Amino acid sequence: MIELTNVSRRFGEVTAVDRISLTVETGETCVLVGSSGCGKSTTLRMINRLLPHSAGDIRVDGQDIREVDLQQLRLNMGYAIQGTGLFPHWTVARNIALVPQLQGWERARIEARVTELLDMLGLSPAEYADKYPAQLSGGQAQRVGVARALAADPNILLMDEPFGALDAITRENLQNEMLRIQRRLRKTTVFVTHDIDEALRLADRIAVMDQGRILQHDTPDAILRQPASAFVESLVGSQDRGLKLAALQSVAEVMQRHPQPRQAVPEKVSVGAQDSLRQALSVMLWQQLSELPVVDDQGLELGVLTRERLWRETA
Ligand SMILES: Nc1ncnc2c1ncn2[C@@H]1O[C@H](COP(=O)(O)OP(=O)(O)OP(=O)(O)O)[C@@H](O)[C@H]1O
Repeated sequence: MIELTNVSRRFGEVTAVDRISLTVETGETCVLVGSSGCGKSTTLRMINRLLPHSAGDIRVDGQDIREVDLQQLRLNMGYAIQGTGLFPHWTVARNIALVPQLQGWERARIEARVTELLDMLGLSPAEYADKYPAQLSGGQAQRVGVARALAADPNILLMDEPFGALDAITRENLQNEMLRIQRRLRKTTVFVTHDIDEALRLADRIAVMDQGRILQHDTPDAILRQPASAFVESLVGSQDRGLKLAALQSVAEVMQRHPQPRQAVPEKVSVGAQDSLRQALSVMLWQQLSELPVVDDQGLELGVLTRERLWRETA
């Protein structure tokens, strides 16, 4: 668990972070979101003491971070940043192995870990382990950055706009990877972004920041349904709030199930159980249907989603 209590950070006259209090529960993903310069990165960097805080109290699992040995503190916190920060003259494998090596792991264990992580991030070890960062695409390099952050199995992940520089499709793929990894590993994560859609997608809880303060700290659903101020409301965009709410829920959560799966239906006029209500709405609009068959991975019909039900759930 990470606890910030009345934490501030000043740079000369500028108060970058102004008396914020925030608790990130163990295993939870907290996303800090807000416009440029609102203090997100400063907040993140105070947690691993890249920046000392000027006032207040930061505790990790109950311990004041100022009292923890700096190397110990950092080894327990994976850190991934935009632009990756990979060493250009080191291979992918060596970059990923950085922290395990610092921790004195044996060579065979490090090699096995590098292979496991490359597999987990969807990069074939045979193809990528010996490449150099300049030989990777932006998305691949960012995957290696995430692998490096996870390498020594830290309890905490700190991620500063890790997907910020990527095109929309690569970004969405990496967000999906991130969700999959989080479901499996359940790291306590603080993730910084200025993209509200990324925040809504990845967060258990979102902290909306403005001018060094936290304006609202809540679940994505509550941020959308009950924005605490006009600023938060403008950030989530009042016009397409319905679509954003629909994107948070899966079809499986609201469909009406058949007692038994039925025969396969064509992909064009159906929706997958794991798809979002937003995707279902899109198919309904496009195909002019008021009821959609819901299918499993094999295309078998599991149930139906009606327009009335979808309307009710996103209201
Ligand atoms: N090293 C520094 N020296 C002086 N001022 C700084 C320093 N680092 C940050 N600031 C100031 O602190 C404020 C918060 O910066 P911070 O980088 O935390 O914002 P941010 O929300 O992460 O922004 P961005 O999304 O653009 O990275 C800004 O006004 C910034 O100019």
